[in-house]
Amino acid sequence: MTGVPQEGAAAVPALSRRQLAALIDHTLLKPDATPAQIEQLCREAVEHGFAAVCINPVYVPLAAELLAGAAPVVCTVIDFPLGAGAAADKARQAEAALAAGARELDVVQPIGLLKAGRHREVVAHLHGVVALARKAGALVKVILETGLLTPEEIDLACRLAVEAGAHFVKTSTGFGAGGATEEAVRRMRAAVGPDVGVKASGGIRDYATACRMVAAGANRIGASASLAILAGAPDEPA
Ligand SMILES: O=C[C@H](O)COP(=O)(O)O
Repeated sequence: MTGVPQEGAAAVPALSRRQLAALIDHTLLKPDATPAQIEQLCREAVEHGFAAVCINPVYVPLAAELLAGAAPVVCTVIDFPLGAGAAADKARQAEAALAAGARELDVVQPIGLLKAGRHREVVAHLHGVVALARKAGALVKVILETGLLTPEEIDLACRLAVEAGAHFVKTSTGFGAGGATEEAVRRMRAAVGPDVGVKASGGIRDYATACRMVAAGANRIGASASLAILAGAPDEPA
């Protein structure tokens, strides 16, 4: 992979369409999404080689059936988009989603508890989901909603997510205050180190932005504009 060096920053990789697709969670979380749109999303995920489809829990059984034996996995969201439910509710949602075929769970952290300094409770909310996922061989991404956090709170949230055993930290729901920024992604990568994933999501609409997120440290992109993002990508690696 080659890239154009940027002064004071990591080189922005010139990812090919296939390389970038393999990093993208092809996302449809709108409340009015229909089963027909989910079917279309799954077809597109297979055709383009996306990492996953990211959908609401109601559609996990449908997507799991459509993607059985295919490479893209089913990702769903837990306690989305607020993260304000009880720990037991997060666990119940996770259990149901895993039983229905989800292999990746994007759970919103309890943001208010983090801000209140109730760190043990934050870890408990997340660990309940992680424990269930690990038993099922599934991955957990903790959505921080970085637009609501100070830089120090982003660092802290990353540490607590790692302590809870999460596989990824993720910037945003796409339904809250602000989306992914390069600054937040860079900060999250520094906080979690090389062995935990960073998913940039929320407001990523084009190829150049997606590549900048990767340069900042993201190894997964969540986007509802995935097809527009791929449209800007070269066929072959530069
Ligand atoms: O979890 C992923 C986000 O909802 C995607 O946000 P987006 O619709 O702005 O791409």
